[in-house]
Amino acid sequence: MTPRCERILDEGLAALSVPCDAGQRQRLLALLALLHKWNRAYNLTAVRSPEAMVSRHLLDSASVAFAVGGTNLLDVGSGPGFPGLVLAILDPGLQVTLLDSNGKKVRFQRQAVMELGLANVRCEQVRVESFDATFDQIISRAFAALGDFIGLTEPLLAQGGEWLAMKGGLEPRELESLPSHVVVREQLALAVPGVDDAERQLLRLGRDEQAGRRQ
Ligand SMILES: C[S@@+](CC[C@H](N)C(=O)[O-])C[C@H]1O[C@@H](n2cnc3c(N)ncnc32)[C@H](O)[C@@H]1O
Repeated sequence: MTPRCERILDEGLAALSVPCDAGQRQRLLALLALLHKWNRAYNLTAVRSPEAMVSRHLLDSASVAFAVGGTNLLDVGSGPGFPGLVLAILDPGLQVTLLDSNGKKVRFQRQAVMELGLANVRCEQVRVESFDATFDQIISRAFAALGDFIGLTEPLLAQGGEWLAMKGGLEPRELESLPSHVVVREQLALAVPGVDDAERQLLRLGRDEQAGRRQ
């Protein structure tokens, strides 16, 4: 990858205060090179230039690393592996499942996992409606409206677990459409170097564990 990509990555990770050792940095750059190569043939992402891929895919994914803390994470509608692949690279102790129904995107995920030697990543080509497993945390970026994300993944969230929703513009009706037992615990603005979207945010949601006891 070009020295300019490396500089954007290094400066972006520093601005986000995301720790990254030499091996992790080398894997992020290898992921970028692979995405750029496959994208020419398979059209995996509308982001074309490697410099923009650093910001929109690598740094945007890394910007939520601070919120990931359980032992196993599901990335729903992961597409070519974002944010899950980046989060797995940054935390090798975290078990990450990437799930997408699109065959060519999951083939890319599997190739990346193999080439980068990521022992902590599983790739599932399946519709989320047909998937069966449970996770401490479930994340998504650009997958669905908030209520659909929660509704489709509710059976997959362990008791006491947390949803992480990466959102661009959030419509007020998306919050209104949440089931009454689901609460927004935190709504955080995300400032991602090179991503010019003032509305980027991360929502942390969970079940209202008190709701049953209050009834
Ligand atoms: C806009 S892409 C986002 C990809 C990635 N998260 C990102 O931000 O770059 C949405 C992805 O969700 C997947 N998807 C949509 N509905 C799905 C479903 N019911 N089950 C599994 N994957 C689904 C699509 O195949 C697509 O790859």
